Amino acid sequence: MTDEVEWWDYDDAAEMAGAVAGDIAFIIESAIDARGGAVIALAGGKTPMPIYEKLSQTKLDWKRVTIVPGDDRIVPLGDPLSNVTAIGKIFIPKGARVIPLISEAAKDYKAAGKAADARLGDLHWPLDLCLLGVGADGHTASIFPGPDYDEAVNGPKERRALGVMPDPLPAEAPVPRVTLSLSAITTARALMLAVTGDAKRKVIETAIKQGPASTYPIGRVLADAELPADIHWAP
Ligand SMILES: O=C1O[C@H](COP(=O)(O)O)[C@@H](O)[C@H](O)[C@H]1O
Repeated sequence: MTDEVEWWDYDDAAEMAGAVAGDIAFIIESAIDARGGAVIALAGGKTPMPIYEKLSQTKLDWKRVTIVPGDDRIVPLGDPLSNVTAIGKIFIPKGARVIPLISEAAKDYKAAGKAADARLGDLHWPLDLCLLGVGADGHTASIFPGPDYDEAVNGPKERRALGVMPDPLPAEAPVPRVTLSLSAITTARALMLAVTGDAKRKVIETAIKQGPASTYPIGRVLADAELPADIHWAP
């Protein structure tokens, strides 16, 4: 458990994208050298897309890279809200393996979470990197207040993914989700956040001050992280 974080401030989102892409590339290369492959979880949403565009331009042995979204919205593949679609469009052409969290065949969000957990069991754990985003409401990945919150943050350590029904549903993507569990996130060999804007910065600062009893999901995650997290921020 750590309450240590390091803030990295940039002048703008483009500068942040270059720096974070460089850090991720270094982590991928180190994992390939050490273990023959890299398994990373990447945040969805809009903020990290310039980072992914930059990263995809880096010369790496992409065939040895497995990417899983840190969370996804339960929508069909190709839907504008689908995190795996956005990530896959950028990295599949490079040769990376992109593993979806969503199974369209699942009968409900709980079953979708169970299917994702089973699928992730085939990967090499722990993650080499988990890159998180943060919502203005303090959610991270898809760990939201609601009926599944306790399972997401206090569930069995070996559970890597689960289905969640945010309550209230977030306006920007009002659908059930599948998310990595707090345990899957906090055991990653490297934990990074990439966020923009003063409002999110204030939420994160408050969450850190609140510590393990934080009312914000990001506060719980940072308080439980096994290693110091790097928080990359641009206005
Ligand atoms: O719903 C989600 O929101 C967060 C934040 O997204 P952003 O668009 O404000 O950057 C994101 O990290 C998460 O992956 C996503 O599913």
